[in-house]
Amino acid sequence: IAFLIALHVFPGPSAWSKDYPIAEGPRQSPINIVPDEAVYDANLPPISLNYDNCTSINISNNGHSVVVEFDDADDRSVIQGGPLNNAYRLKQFHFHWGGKGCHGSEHTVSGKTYTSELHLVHWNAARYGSFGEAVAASDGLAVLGVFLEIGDEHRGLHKITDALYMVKFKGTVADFRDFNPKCLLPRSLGYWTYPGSLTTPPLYESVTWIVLAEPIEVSEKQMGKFRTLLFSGEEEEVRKRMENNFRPPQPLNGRAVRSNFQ
Ligand SMILES: CN(C)c1nnc([C@H](N)S(N)(=O)=O)s1
Ligand SMILES: [Zn+2]
Repeated sequence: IAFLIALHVFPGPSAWSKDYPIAEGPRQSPINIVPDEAVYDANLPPISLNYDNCTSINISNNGHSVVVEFDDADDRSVIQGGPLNNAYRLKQFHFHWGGKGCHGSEHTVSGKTYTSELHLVHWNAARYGSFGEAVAASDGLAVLGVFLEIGDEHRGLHKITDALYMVKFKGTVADFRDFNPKCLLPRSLGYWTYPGSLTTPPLYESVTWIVLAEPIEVSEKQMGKFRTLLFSGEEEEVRKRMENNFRPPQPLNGRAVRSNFQ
């Protein structure tokens, strides 16, 4: 009974198709990436990231993850190159993580899970007038995925983990200026790319995924701070720790995963 109540109160990914039939669509995300089956495409250019220092605005807890929002009124912070036909503006980044150990990522690599996955969400401002317009368009979004694995502490991540206490509860937000997410990227920008979707409702099939092959290292202590966040709001009686906010891999349905490296 408790399980059914929990499923009703906190419906997980398996329940999404009831309200969002696209959950069973042809280009859902995440997926299990099998490097040996990826197609090396020599014509795939490198990705180019131009993140301006002063476009971060705030950090918030939206009840699903911790999110850093950016000012996307112009092209100061954009991703381009790679599989993209034009510049996509940075809108926000957020994370997915587990309860402990090394599961928590959304994409997997030959079945290997990582402790967390960072998503930098961008939208196609050359073709659409706003994020809201782009979010449902087949070429509307580009999400850069970065795997996090347990190791040494990550200096760039400190600014984020030191701010998490301010957004413990769902619906809380705090100023978060002058943060440049370039400090969260690995040395190599070698990537896999494939056509996919948002991994949380509304699950729109509007994302060109660019997943970096090289993970960044973060400490167990830093990951522990993510797990002090709550899914629940301050006024809610039942406090639910924010963890395991990842969707499992979805069917590839014959999609090609390309890489820009061999
Ligand atoms: C509306 N936005 C920015 C998003 N909606 N769903 C998002 C998912 N968390 S993900 N993982 O980026 O597809 S991000
Ligand atoms: Zn995400």
